[in-house]
Amino acid sequence: MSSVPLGRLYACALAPPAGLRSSRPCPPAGPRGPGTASMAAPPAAQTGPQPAPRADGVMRHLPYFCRGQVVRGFGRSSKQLGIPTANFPEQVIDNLPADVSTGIYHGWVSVGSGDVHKMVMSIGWNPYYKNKKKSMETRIMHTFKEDFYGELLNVAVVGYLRPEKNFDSLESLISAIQGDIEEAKKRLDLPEHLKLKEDNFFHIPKSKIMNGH
Ligand SMILES: Cc1cc2nc3c(=O)[nH]c(=O)nc-3n(C[C@H](O)[C@H](O)[C@H](O)COP(=O)(O)O)c2cc1C
Ligand SMILES: Nc1ncnc2c1ncn2[C@@H]1O[C@H](COP(=O)(O)OP(=O)(O)O)[C@@H](O)[C@H]1O
Repeated sequence: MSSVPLGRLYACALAPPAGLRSSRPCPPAGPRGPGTASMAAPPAAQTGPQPAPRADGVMRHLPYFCRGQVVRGFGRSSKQLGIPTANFPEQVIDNLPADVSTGIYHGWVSVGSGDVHKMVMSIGWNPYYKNKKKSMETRIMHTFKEDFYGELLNVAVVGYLRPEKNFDSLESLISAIQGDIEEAKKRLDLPEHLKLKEDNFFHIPKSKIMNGH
């Protein structure tokens, strides 16, 4: 799937410690302003196959750039799924354009001023867990020596994989996530996506970051 960049949105929702602040100025998040996206209630019926979201809701905002400090989630990814995911704080979620579709996306990510890696991201209410709050959870295709809570996560969302789904077992959810990871790895090797790995967005001076990985 090719992305249609119609401008660049920075959801700079953090007020990081001075040492973590990016040198890059962060324009406002989008025409509708912050706070609207996560105000919406979860869709009533999230069970069974979900219709593909309208292409304009998904595509209009890609690539979508955002940063925020990693916060704690519910601790289920590691414990139950064996697939830890880094959670964004509420402010980053609130800054999502209101019409961005929930679902599974792929893109690029760095932690602090570290290397840029492939990633998959789940945006939504995790119907399997029936969450009440929208979340943005990033699975990074890299093995880290230790957790990085509190560090700056820099994300470029470049493409859409599928809608969120409910599953009848944890095994099915895990297998879907693993499938997403394999599919994302392939798509991100396409030239149109590879070039975003080099984007200036990821060039944060090391001096601005306290604990780069
Ligand atoms: C690539 C990817 C795809 C996911 N797809 C779904 C999904 O279709 N349905 C769902 O309920 N949760 C989905 N999740 C979210 C997981 O359920 C989530 O990571 C889990 O609830 C752990 O959350 P926690 O880190 O806040 O504990 C997905 C997560 C990832 C990384
Ligand atoms: N490859 C990885 N991708 C995402 N997070 C990772 C990865 N490796 C280690 N982590 C760490 O695991 C944490 C998430 O663990 P998880 O069990 O999902 O707990 P939580 O629900 O608190 O997010 C992340 O915040 C990060 O510090």
